[in-house]
Amino acid sequence: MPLFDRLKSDCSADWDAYVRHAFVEQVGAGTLPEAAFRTYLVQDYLFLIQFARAYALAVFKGRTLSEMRSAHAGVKAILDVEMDLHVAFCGGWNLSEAEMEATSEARATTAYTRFVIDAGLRGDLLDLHVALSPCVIGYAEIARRLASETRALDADNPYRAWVAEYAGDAYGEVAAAAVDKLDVLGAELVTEARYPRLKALFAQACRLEADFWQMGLDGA
Ligand SMILES: Cc1ncc(CO)c(N)n1
Ligand SMILES: Cc1ncsc1CCO
Repeated sequence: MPLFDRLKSDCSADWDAYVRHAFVEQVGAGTLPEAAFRTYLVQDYLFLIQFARAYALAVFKGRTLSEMRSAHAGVKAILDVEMDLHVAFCGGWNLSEAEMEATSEARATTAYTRFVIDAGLRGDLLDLHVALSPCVIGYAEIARRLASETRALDADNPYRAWVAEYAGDAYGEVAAAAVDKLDVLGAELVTEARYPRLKALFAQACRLEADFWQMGLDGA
């Protein structure tokens, strides 16, 4: 079985708790309190700064020019595209980028981002990509499901721009490339002796994603 499918299937309880978290369902329904979304989005801005560092580590750990270029595209997609969404939302609340950047990290933000960076520092490119994968692949799955099963994209949903961004083709292609990269690295590097440690990294990243949603909910 390709590595991503195997991880998702072996960690299905943690995966489902992440992609079906109450925060996500309330975004889809448009019922999430604004304070929860705001707490989440400011923290996500800080999260993305650290996640760009994690992708920069994947540039450093790339074994070929091609691996370095695709990790570099990840850094750029975060710093030059995804963060614009956060800036646009925060501008609507009269919150400047400088104020967002000056906000302290919540424990959930520090825990998740430094866990991923540490997995990559200690391990090789595969460990790093396993720890990175629930982020981009999970958000694409969440947003596509919300767009198709709920009224998330209706004009009266305050979170429709968020859902549209992550359900869009550009983000979907980034997520598909992440699945592909994991499967290719998996075919090359996974042994049965190594697999349990990869599974533990994946499961922990899913739990830290669920904690991140919870941090947002607790902010309301
Ligand atoms: C916490 C978190 N996970 C995943 C993504 C997807 O990019 C994000 N922006 N934030
Ligand atoms: C855009 C983006 N957001 C989180 S990770 C990533 C880049 C994946 O290549």
